[in-house]
Amino acid sequence: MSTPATAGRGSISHVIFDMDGLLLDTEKFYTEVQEIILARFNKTFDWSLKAKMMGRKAIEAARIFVDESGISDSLSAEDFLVEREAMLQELFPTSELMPGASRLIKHLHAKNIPICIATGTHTRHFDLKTQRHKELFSLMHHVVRGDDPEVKQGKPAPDGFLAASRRFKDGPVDPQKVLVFEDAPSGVLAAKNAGMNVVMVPDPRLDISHQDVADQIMTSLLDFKPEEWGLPPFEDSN
Ligand SMILES: O=P(O)(O)OC[C@H](O)CO
Ligand SMILES: [Mg+2]
Repeated sequence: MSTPATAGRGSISHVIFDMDGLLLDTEKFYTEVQEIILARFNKTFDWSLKAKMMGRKAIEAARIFVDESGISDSLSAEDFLVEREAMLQELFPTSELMPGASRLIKHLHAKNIPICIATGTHTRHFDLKTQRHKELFSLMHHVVRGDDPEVKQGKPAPDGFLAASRRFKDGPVDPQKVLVFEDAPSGVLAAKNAGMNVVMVPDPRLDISHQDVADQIMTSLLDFKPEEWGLPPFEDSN
């Protein structure tokens, strides 16, 4: 399901993908380990806290986690990252693609639409998450990660998307010709702060208020219709 077309979408020439929760089903790993850690403090991890953390650089999300859950006197943001690391390192290599991710990436690449990734995740975690999907991710023109020197501030700052735009062969690209795919509220804001168009594919557990900013909302990448954005249509009947 998608929202009705809005006026003035124009023609998209370049596409930037978020990664966690959008291309890869990795947000569930963060949720799982954060539930385990909060349970140790007899607290529960809820989706209002999840919404504030997702998409951000690790240390920025960690500060939000310990502050908002009220455990910062017992656990620092830095120690939280250490505690969750062993669990995440076991989980990340099992990362699976989100529905429609492979189909959309392969389609845009086959039609010579320049595509890339701008993720908040840092290089070491990126490598663990993508190790089973190297062939697909090799179709990206480039990848901007959270520890990139040009990403001074994580999402919702526009740094990652602006760096991604600059690195296209003919970049920087006019932001009105760029379409971003995002799952996180912070990522949608980052794309709009970069002046770009954004399709949001939110987890259904996110509060609906987070859907106000995106240009289009859909429940799955399988629902994306490229021609609505001036991109070549799928030729299969799916
Ligand atoms: O959603 P991404 O790809 O920007 O990743 C951000 C964090 O690693 C997970 O929320
Ligand atoms: Mg994401």
